[in-house]
Amino acid sequence: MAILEVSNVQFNYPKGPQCLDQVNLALNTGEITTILGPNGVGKSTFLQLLCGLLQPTGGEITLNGCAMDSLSPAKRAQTIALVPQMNQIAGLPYTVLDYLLMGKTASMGLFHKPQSADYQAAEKVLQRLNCSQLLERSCASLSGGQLQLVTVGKALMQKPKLLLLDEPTAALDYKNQVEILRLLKDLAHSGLAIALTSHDPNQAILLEDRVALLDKTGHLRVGPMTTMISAENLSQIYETDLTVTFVPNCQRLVCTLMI
Ligand SMILES: Nc1ncnc2c1ncn2[C@@H]1O[C@H](COP(=O)(O)OP(=O)(O)OP(=O)(O)O)[C@@H](O)[C@H]1O
Repeated sequence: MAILEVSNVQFNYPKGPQCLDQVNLALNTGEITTILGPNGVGKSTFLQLLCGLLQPTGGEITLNGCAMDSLSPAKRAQTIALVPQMNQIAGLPYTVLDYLLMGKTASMGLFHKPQSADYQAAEKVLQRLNCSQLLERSCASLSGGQLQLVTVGKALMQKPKLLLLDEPTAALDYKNQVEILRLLKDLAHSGLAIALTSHDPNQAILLEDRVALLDKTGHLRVGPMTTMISAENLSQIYETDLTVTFVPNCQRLVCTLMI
């Protein structure tokens, strides 16, 4: 079932070039869509449109059948959580606990204070991300990878039905990359719709679901990973030589750069 539908969406920043051109996409419960594309093509912009932070200049985005621009920010946040790109969250003047509790804001009344269940949820979320030790730390003191994990935690605190993540593993080591990819698979299995951006086609391969390729002309092509991930498609959008081969030891495709 589609939670979010994008129909013929156009977008450009004022005086900027066309970022998205006649884009169509449905984000369905239980599915993971990995959005790939070169630097500056509009992936982060697209995620901001998907959560209503930006408005399309043409076409329509609906959330559970309602026009996105008819929904209040609180209403949107009850369904959608966005994990922003790392450069948008540096230097936060909060403790990790307070930052996590902010994830509850959309489901709290105006004069509501966090309850013990909210504190327990924060502890549980950090446990799931293997960083319980960070609870009392200041966000501004965290390493890039720690901050990225905590930011994923804040999104989980929202208990979203649709989770959008902008390069969620960009600051993470291999182990934490694997943890996050496993977490995304688990969340999709439990019924969330998920869309993420990545610069690594191998992540799309590991997630084994849908892939959306955004090219320089603003066109988005979407399909199953097995058809979208090919040397021809990827070398075309990235404008560089690469190979995509089946590796028997891993029992999967592997994308390798050529220099
Ligand atoms: N607020 C803004 N005003 C004007 N132009 C912007 C704004 N934000 C982004 N852009 C431009 O829009 C284009 C798309 O940017 P965006 O950040 O969405 O790309 P991206 O695909 O996420 O890039 P990257 O992979 O490098 O993170 C870029 O050319 C960028 O310079």
